[in-house]
Amino acid sequence: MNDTPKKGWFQRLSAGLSRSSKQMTDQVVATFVKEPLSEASLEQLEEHLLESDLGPAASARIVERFRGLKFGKDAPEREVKEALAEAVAAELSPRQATFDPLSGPKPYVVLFVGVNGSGKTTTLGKIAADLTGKGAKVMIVAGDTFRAAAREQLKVWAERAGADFESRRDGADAAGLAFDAYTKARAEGYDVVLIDTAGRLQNKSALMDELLKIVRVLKKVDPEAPHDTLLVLDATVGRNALAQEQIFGRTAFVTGVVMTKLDGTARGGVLVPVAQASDAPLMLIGVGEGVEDLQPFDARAFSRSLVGLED
Ligand SMILES: Nc1nc2c(ncn2[C@@H]2O[C@H](COP(=O)(O)OP(=O)(O)OP(=O)(O)O)[C@@H](O)[C@H]2O)c(=O)[nH]1
Repeated sequence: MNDTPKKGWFQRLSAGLSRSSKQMTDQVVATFVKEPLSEASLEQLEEHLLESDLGPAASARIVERFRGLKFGKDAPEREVKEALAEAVAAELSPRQATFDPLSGPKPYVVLFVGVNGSGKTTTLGKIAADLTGKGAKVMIVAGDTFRAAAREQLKVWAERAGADFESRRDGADAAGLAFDAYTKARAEGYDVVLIDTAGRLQNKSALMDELLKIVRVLKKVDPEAPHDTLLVLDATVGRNALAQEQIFGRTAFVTGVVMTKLDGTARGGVLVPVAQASDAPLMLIGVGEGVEDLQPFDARAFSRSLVGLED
């Protein structure tokens, strides 16, 4: 989230992705270091990429890229990793965009959507802390009015970040809350309004109706709002993240994807098919629970970390 990455930024990303990179590269590297490029080794490569959740389309393209390469008979490990990183980066670079709520209109309204447990609240809290740290006046809105625990958790983040907090009790209309909070934020000169939403998928159509209603009332205040709608997806659920992208991406006017918990999983490769399936670009990734562990998505850095390169 910082303009100038702090020292250790890449190291944190790499540490977070270490389980994925182990899964991804151990076998691939072994394949090509031991034997020269052949149909059999390319087939093995495709298998390993699929096992790493990169999805069939990207895996096939990466194999084609490798087909055109020439490794020496005993290709050094680094050479194979560099080639793989470049191939993954080529897949991801077009799917990268910057999240920058301080460069747009004020107040800049950001809606957070995603299923419960995906890391929505934590992501919102980390963003709030980053923005207040830069001197911004931030309002957090607890749009999940049904769950007292969700409200409490968000309040703790707001206090920690020094952001103001708007909530309503027990099943109050989330759209009404969003409308009032946004109106107040305009009147009181806030820079950013961060709105959490419910994530119950048990009743999908009711949830989507609620999200659409929130969007509609925000547009009554300003037709450009919400200025970003971030879909938060949990990498640990692997290819289920793709299904969630389909559900939310179709209805909620998502403008950016956040992929969390890339540190807790060997399935970080799933970011590739999610980025490619989504109409919205990847903006942020979570590689740990700390505030500094939410990072801007950088296709090149991500790809290098994913294959276990150190820098
Ligand atoms: N390891 C790790 N844990 C994370 C990351 N992001 C979020 N979490 C954890 O994931 C859990 C769920 O995150 P929440 O932010 O509560 O998820 P939510 O989507 O708001 O879910 P509800 O509160 O149930 O609506 C928490 O324990 C977070 O600390 C991450 O990048 N890495």
